[in-house]
Amino acid sequence: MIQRSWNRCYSFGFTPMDAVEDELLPDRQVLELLQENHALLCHVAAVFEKLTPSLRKSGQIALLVDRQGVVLHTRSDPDFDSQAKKLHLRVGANWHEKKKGTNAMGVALEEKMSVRIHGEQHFFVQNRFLTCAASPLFTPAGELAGAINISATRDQFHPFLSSLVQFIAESVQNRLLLEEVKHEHLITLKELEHTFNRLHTPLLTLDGDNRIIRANQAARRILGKDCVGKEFREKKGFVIESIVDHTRKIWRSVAVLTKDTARQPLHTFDRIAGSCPSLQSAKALAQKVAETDLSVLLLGETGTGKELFAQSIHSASLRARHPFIAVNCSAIPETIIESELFGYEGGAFTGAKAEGNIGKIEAAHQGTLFLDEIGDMSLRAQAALLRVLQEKVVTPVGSVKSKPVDVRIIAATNKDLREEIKANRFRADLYYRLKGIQITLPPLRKRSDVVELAEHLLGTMSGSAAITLSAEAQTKLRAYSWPGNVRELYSVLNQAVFLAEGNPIGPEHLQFETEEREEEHQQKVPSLPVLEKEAIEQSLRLARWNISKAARMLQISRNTLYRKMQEYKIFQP
Ligand SMILES: Nc1ncnc2c1ncn2[C@@H]1O[C@H](COP(=O)(O)OP(=O)(O)OP(=O)(O)O)[C@@H](O)[C@H]1O
Repeated sequence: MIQRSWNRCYSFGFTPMDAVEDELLPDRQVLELLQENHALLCHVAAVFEKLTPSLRKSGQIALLVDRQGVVLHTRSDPDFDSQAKKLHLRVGANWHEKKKGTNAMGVALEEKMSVRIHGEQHFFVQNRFLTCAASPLFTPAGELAGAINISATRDQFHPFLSSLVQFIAESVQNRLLLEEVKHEHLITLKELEHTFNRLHTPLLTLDGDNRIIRANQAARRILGKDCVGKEFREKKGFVIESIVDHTRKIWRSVAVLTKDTARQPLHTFDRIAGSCPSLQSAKALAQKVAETDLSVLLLGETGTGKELFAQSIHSASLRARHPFIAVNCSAIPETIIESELFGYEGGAFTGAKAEGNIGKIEAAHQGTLFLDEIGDMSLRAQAALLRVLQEKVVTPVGSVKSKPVDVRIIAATNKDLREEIKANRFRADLYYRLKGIQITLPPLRKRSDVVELAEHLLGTMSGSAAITLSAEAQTKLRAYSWPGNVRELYSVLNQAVFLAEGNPIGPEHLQFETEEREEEHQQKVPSLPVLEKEAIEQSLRLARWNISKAARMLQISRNTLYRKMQEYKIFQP
């Protein structure tokens, strides 16, 4: 594959020592491409968003290119960002083979295969300090839509990234398929939103004659690459759901694999595990607020369970039978957030669908709209959202007609909104509208139930119910600082189950995102003698230097206290 790419480069008249083309598309054209690839962009941005914690300090950048090789979206390690920009790993640059010679994005688009291009395999010498993995992206109809790529300097690359880009590409393809299904009104929006969260589920749609109209990669692996257009013969393990359209005619079906990959219902309070008092009080408050229609603001670091809480509140509310629509405000590029939230009229802008599109707010009518990462919403979108909340109507982009909407808002952020207001990045009036009831979720490092939670999560992983945690592993779990919170705990355990091969999980199986964080954290833990000295000083202060009283507080004898005072050189001032 690489040799073929090199041959193509020679046929373009390139030689390895040539300077790499460094043109960027003008902003106007980039904007048009972003609008043209609106759906693809939203899905990729949402998936990249989940990568953000892992990208920190990784020296890596994730990119989406369109089918012509133009970079449409990037997410990178902030430390690598400026270097990446210099290297043209940025929006508007073109990484087609015809522009940048052999590189993973170019080859993946040309060969329509996943590929890794390491150092010297790049055609141009100038690019050889890079190493990149890319996977092509296909539309549900099987057409090339672009590619996902992860790049790093050659010393930073990990072979695992090749699997990761394939996984991302599959996830995005599933999301695209489900999006199309939505437009065909095959299943209700509410059901779809649940299904969106599932990534590797084989999905296909059938027409009234049981013929396959669309199939994602996972389904194609089971049914054959050329399954589209063929009759679907029921397979063991598939379940078929008949969908009734608005005329009450049964006309199409969605087939998914068996119970465990079937659509999951929304989370409910009983899924929230942990006995830590701070979590329990947040849960109790959320249960209480679920009975009302008040707005809720969920605060907490990434991965602390904000979406889990939002879904649970919705499931326990009177709106439970209506849609729960989640919008990740940071994942939607500013240019399209209004059309995403408010919908658009047919032909409202270049690339808009002729029949228009319903926005997320309207889709959540009578149900709950979950605005995740609200702190990242642009000021323009904040102003528009505030209007909706005040007037309870939406006006789709390009339309003059407003539609009444009835939604309950649950917003979430990991930012300090009051600080954002001070910095003029967040509107105070919107903050007070959203605030309603504020619930703060504790970060994992401040929770006392990490091991209990880990055991609960192990129980939910298929095939890992019997797996236990050794005492050393439990200590290691307690000592780590968990920057990615419960989501990180889940992924660490998932990997540990795999590494432990059925044996109890030991500390060696627990591989944290950055060991360095663990060390940093351990350095912050005061040693026992330091704690002991502090306790003695405190008790003496409280007891006004009455030794018997201080000894009682410390639950040690007076003699021991005297001895320790000498040892730590503690004297009455
Ligand atoms: N207390 C809990 N019990 C069981 N699972 C939990 C708990 N808290 C979080 N999780 C799980 O951890 C993962 C991350 O949770 P969730 O997506 O709700 O976090 P979040 O705060 O919304 O993250 P982000 O801010 O990054 O969107 C999910 O798989 C969720 O089910």
